Amino acid sequence: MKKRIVGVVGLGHVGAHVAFVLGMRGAADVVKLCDINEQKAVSERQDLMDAVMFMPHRVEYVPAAYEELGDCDIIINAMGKVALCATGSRDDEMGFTVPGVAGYISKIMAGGFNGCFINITNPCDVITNLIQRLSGLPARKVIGTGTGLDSSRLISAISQQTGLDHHSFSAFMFGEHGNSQMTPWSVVTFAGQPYLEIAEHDERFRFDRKELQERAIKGGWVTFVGKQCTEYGIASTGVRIAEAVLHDEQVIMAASVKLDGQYGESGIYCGVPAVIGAGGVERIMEYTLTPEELKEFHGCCDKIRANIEKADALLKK
Ligand SMILES: NC(=O)c1ccc[n+]([C@@H]2O[C@H](COP(=O)([O-])OP(=O)(O)OC[C@H]3O[C@@H](n4cnc5c(N)ncnc54)[C@H](O)[C@@H]3O)[C@@H](O)[C@H]2O)c1
Repeated sequence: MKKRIVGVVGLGHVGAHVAFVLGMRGAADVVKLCDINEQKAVSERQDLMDAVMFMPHRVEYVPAAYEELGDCDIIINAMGKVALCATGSRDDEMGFTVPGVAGYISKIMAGGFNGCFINITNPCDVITNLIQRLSGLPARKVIGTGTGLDSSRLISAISQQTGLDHHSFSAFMFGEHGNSQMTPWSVVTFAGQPYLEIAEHDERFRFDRKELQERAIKGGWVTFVGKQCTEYGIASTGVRIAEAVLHDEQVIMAASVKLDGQYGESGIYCGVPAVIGAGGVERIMEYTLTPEELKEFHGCCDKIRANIEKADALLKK
């Protein structure tokens, strides 16, 4: 039987939690642990192996160099230096993450890697774009967690507001995993019923939309202020995408994907709902947004595009 092998690059707050969630959800049989700090990989491995007894299936955790990740089905990229985000902008990590990622993608590819990359490293849409270009993999095999985490924050906020379970409605954040993202309320539905229709006759749904959107955009900073990192939400988002690929789920979820004409945008990675399955991004969902929503979405894309240019300038230095 083919083993499900997942590599994790960068074993800080996020990567270590990704490795743990992969085991606790029974998502992988082998998890390869890679960090520039080799002792960190050895120490995380020991701690994780001590937890295997309590995981649903046996998992083998192994330290690995970049070149040893070639046989992975999926590599989850979580390198970084999160302390640089203390300014309140994920963009401020770019000076570290752009050259960092550019330094090892070719080493991973030299090991023969041909699976899917799932990128978490910030600024997420920019780094996902970089990984796709440097790896030469088709765009569908390189996915960013993007607004997957922010959509989860939005769903949590709506659930708290309405008292309804997270799974009884559908809502997404579109745009940048950063300050430039938006909620298209016209695509929010409750068991098939459009939100905007329900809000007309049910006062529980006449909530302050702007405030809920702010909670989705700024939730990460509430977490960051007290623990100087975020862990559970992002680790769960990354592993959820990995499961969708490993089980060929064909699930619709928000992620950073390369737009190719959808919503009138092309050539950039951006958070929108997409179908995720064994091939990676199987299809990008294209909803009919209102003209105001579409305008706001283009503004988010412009912000990502400008950041990609900044990343390119950093690479040329
Ligand atoms: N996309 C999202 O929704 C989201 C959410 C949370 C965090 N993040 C991002 O994830 C990244 C990791 O966050 P964190 O809190 O774990 O950061 P962290 O600073 O705690 O850890 C980063 C880890 O990366 C390792 N590393 C650095 N350079 C490396 C390299 N060249 N090769 C391999 N490993 C390397 C470090 O040794 C460290 O273990 C950051 O970029 C952070 O901003 C993204």
